[in-house]
Amino acid sequence: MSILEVEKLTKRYGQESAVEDLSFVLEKETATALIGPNGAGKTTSLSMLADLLSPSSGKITVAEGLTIGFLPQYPQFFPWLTALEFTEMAAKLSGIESKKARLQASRTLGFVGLESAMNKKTGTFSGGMKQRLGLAQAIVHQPKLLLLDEPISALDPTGRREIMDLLKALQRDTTILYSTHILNDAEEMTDQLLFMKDGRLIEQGSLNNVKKRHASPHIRIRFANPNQAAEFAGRLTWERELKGAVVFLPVYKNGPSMQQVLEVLSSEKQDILGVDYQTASLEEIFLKVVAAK
Ligand SMILES: Nc1ncnc2c1ncn2[C@@H]1O[C@H](COP(=O)(O)OP(=O)(O)OP(=O)(O)O)[C@@H](O)[C@H]1O
Repeated sequence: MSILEVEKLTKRYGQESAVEDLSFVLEKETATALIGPNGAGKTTSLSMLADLLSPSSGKITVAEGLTIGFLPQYPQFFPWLTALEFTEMAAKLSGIESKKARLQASRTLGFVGLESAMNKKTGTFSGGMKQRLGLAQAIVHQPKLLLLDEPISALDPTGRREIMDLLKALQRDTTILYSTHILNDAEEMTDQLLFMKDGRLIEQGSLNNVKKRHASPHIRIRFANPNQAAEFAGRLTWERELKGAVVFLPVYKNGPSMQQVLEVLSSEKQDILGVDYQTASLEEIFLKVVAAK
C-alpha cells in the first residue's frame, strides 16, 4: 500500500531547476534511500515533501491522516534549553497535549539513547548527541512517515552504526525516506533506491534490481602467480578477463555457472588460492550510473 506518491515534482529557481520531473512512490513501512552527488536536489526534494518549500509544479499525494516527522540536514537547537525541554517543545508543536508532552519527550529521549543527558543543555552536546536529539524531535509524535536529510553523513563510524540501528528499529512500523552519501550504510537499510543527479531521477528500484542492472557480477579465480593465471585463461573458451594472478569470468545469460567453473577447476593442476562470486558494491554502481548520465 502506498502512503505517498510524487508526480512530476519540480522546483525552479529562475531558469535553473533544483528538482525536475521527480516521480516515485513510497510503500508503507519501507525504507527508501535518496542518493546523489552534492547539489543533486536531495534537500530540495525532502523540503518539498516536508511542506517547507512549495513546488513550482507537480503533485504530492499522501495517505489520509498521514503524520510526518522531519530531520533537517542541519538541525537547529536552542543551546539554552535542555534536551528534555527542547523535545517537549517539539512534542507540543507537533500537536501532543501539554500534559502528555513531557512524558512522551522523555520516552523518546530514552529510545534515542539520551536518557542520561536529558537534563543537560543542548549547547553542550557533541555532534553525535545532536544528531540523536534531532532524531528525537522528528519522532516524538510517532509519525508514520519519517523524512531524514543526511541523518548519518556527519557522524563517525560508531555514531553512524548507532543511528542506523535506531532507524532500523523504527522502520518496523514507520515509512522512512532518507538521503545519504554513505552508500555502504544505505545498502544495509533500503527497500528502494532513488538516484538523483542534476535535479533528476536517473535510476530507481530495489537494491537487487539496481544491482542486476548495473553490478556486472563475475566469478573470481585467484591463482598463486600471474603465469599460472595466464596459462589457465589461455585454455578457456568462456569469456574471461585476466588481471595479474586473477581470472574474472563474467556471469550473465551465456556465462558459466559456479558449478561449471568448479568442475573445470577440480581437474586443474595449477595452485588455486580461491574462487568466489563478486558483485559491485552500491558505491561502485553509483559512480558508474552517475558518470554515465
Ligand atoms: N534557494 C535556492 N536558490 C537558488 N538555488 C537553489 C536554492 N536552493 C537550492 N538551490 C540549488 O538547487 C540545486 C539542488 O540543491 P540541493 O540542496 O537540493 O542539493 P542536495 O542534493 O541536497 O545537495 P547536498 O548533498 O550538497 O546537500 C543546487 O544546484 C542548489 O544550488
